[in-house]
Amino acid sequence: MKQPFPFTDPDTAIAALAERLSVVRDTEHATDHVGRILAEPLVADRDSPAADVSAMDGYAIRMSDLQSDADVPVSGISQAGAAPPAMVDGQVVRIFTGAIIPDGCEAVVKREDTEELDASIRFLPAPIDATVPGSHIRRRGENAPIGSSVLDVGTEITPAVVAALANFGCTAPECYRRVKVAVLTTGDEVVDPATRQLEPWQLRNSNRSAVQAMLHQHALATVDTAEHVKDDRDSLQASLAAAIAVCDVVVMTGGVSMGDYDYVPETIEQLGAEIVFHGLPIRPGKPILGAATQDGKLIVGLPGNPVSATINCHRFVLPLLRRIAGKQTWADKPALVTLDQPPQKAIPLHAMLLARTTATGAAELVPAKGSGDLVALGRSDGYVAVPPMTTTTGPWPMFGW
Ligand SMILES: Nc1nc2c(c(=O)[nH]1)N[C@H]1C(S)=C(S)[C@@H](COP(=O)(O)OP(=O)(O)OC[C@H]3O[C@@H](n4cnc5c(N)ncnc54)[C@H](O)[C@@H]3O)O[C@H]1N2
Ligand code: MOO
Repeated sequence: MKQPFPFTDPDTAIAALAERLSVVRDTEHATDHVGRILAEPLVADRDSPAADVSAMDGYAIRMSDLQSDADVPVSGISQAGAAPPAMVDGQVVRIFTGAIIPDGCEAVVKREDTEELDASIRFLPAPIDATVPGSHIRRRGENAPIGSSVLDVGTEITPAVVAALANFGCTAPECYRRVKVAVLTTGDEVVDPATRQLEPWQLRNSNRSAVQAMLHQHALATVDTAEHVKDDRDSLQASLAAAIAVCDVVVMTGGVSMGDYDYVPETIEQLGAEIVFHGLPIRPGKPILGAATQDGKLIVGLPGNPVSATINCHRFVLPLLRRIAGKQTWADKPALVTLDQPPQKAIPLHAMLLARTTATGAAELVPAKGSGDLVALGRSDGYVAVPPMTTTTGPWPMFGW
């Protein structure tokens, strides 16, 4: 870890690393596409809507029908799922939401704007003035004409996107393949979380659980390997080499700072990867390491302290994963929240403080004893990013888990 820091803030460090990474190019048609990235544009296979349709339940009219004090006969019904009847001069057609507008119809009047009699209607006075040609008619192709591009390559497939895909008959869109990730945790003191009898010098592997859980939330990546490695040069080198051979990304935790057993930086160097940063002006996470291999694969060395590993996996690994996965807008865009109390200490680093959202939409800091405080971590909804030497309440960006 060399001083001064190579980048002044997390976002420029992330951008510099991003430039050196390869983006996934393999694609596949996928029915399990939620959360993945579109590798083909969505093109409208028909006009949307496919015909002029009614936006309301009511009556299809001609403008000349709009007279007060006259009974206007109802000549037929246009309902969803059937072709419309023809309009008859001087008569209206009862119409339902989504049903096709009959030829000759100029506007739709809502049912509640009429007095409905047995086989005829009367218009109430107000809608007579308010109705203009086209009222309550959705025009054929007004959302998207046939052949037009609806969604671009690089769009993440959210539930909203799934709705649009289904509307245009796309049930197995071409997606980029998922990003393959290996998680390597390190440390002789670290044991499996299921261990019941621990010595005082041992602790459970919360970092592996946190990183895996975070990646499982995102369908654009799969965790192909999750391995714990002892603090031993040769084992670490062998595990990293095996992981990087088959994965696009290796996320490591621990062994990244200045201890005698912190072999992660030299192991990454031996692999011939470029260390883009080792140390950033952030807390927690000052010793963080970001590297790119010659063929554009990502290696991140997260500090071992659990709060640091979890926050920085979220802050650094997730946006870079989105980038590698082919997502067009991959950078974080966190919402701004105001803190209900100012941070207590001004520090010359970008602070990432565990926080909880409050009922009023503000955020409160979760009291934490440091970057090993898993209790505070578990009580948090995310973290707030506060610039160096700042003790004001913001608003500051809040990153939610
Ligand atoms: N002389 C210096 N010492 C330290 C510095 C520094 O700048 N100069 N930075 C400190 C900071 S900040 C952090 S963060 C840690 C990070 O160190 P490492 O990445 O080398 O992490 P370790 O020493 O391996 O572990 C730190 C801490 O976290 C526990 N740990 C590790 N792995 C796990 C895991 N998988 N699950 C749960 N807990 C884990 C480990 O037992 C240690 O308690 O360095 C400071 N030192
Ligand atoms: O990242 Mo360390 O956890 O800043 O204390």
